[in-house]
Amino acid sequence: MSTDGDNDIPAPEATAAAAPAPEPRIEETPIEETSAGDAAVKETAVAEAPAAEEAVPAAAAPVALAPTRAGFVALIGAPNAGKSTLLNQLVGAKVSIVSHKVQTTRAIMRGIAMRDRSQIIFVDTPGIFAPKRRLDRAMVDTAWGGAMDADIVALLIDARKGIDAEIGEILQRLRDIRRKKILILNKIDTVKRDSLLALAADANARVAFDDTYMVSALNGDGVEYLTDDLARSVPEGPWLYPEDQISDLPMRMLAAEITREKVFLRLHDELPYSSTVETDQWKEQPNGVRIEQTIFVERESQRKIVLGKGGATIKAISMAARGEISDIIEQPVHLFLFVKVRENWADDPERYREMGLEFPRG
Ligand SMILES: Nc1nc2c(ncn2[C@@H]2O[C@H](COP(=O)(O)OP(=O)(O)OP(=O)(O)O)[C@@H](O)[C@H]2O)c(=O)[nH]1
Repeated sequence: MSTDGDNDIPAPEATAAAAPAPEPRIEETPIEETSAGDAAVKETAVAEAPAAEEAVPAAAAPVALAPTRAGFVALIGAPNAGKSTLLNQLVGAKVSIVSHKVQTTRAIMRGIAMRDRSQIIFVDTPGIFAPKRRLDRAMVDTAWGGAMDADIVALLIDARKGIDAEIGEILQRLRDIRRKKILILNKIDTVKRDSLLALAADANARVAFDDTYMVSALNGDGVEYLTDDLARSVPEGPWLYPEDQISDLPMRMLAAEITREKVFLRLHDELPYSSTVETDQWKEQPNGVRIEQTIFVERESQRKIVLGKGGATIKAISMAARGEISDIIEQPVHLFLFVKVRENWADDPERYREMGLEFPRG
């Protein structure tokens, strides 16, 4: 097996489809993007704002700002419960990968929601399931690790599915976690109210949840209420991230996740979980960002599938990924994809580190 030379098929489809006239705009707008530094300055300015109140008549009571709050909320649940969809609703932007297939979330991801004076940092964990392969074990360990570290553990249950053996086990394990625990019944758009109440009662009989919420992550029902409550529940303390930051996933990793999602959406029947994507290069250029990524597959036959006839599949993947990355970073993107065969990547510790997972020994 060779991993270079003729195995690398670049798919440079970007330039032609880039925004029609980006150059003059860049000159008119010297601030290229809102950086974390800007946000930190803004945050300080807000904290010192009382000085601006000087003009208020003496009779008016001084405005006492509520204390800031910040805390971690771990979203756990069985695969496909809707964690990523909910996270995206809570944060109001696409930060986690959503797909109709299970186990698309591999590493922990965070989304950050600001509500009044509170910063809620969501930890989206991989679905918890009975692990078989090494990669599966790493995902499950990461999920429980995320739950242990959080201020609040939120268990998400697919209301349509109810409590099966798998969720029974999660509930069992949750009992030993000494954190504030909340239950979120999701997908309430798909079930009748009576069965929701019965499900809530059943789950609460097994674990003493502090609160129970009913939401539809898909259409947003109940999400506002949930966010408000979480904002009140996270501990008092300084914000841990700049105010306008929605995810702490480095952009390179987020971009790799986006491409992986596109591969997955297109090819999940042919290569279920055997591909991974890494961003090799991220270069800011006057006409946009040049990004090079490698899609790793396990076998030569899979590499051919990813390329497609005459490179049609990889082109379509590249186009979809480029559009989305470009939307997020608000700049034109020139995306170059390579496909390489790397046998047994699922047993290589280095790949785990890159995905932010612990490599399970043994
Ligand atoms: N009807 C309905 N479907 C939902 C709702 N929330 C999520 N879904 C769907 O359920 C499927 C799984 O959602 P995800 O958000 O990917 O689930 P997940 O728990 O993050 O899955 P993993 O990454 O596998 O752990 C997707 O097809 C969603 O569109 C909901 O409130 N109502």
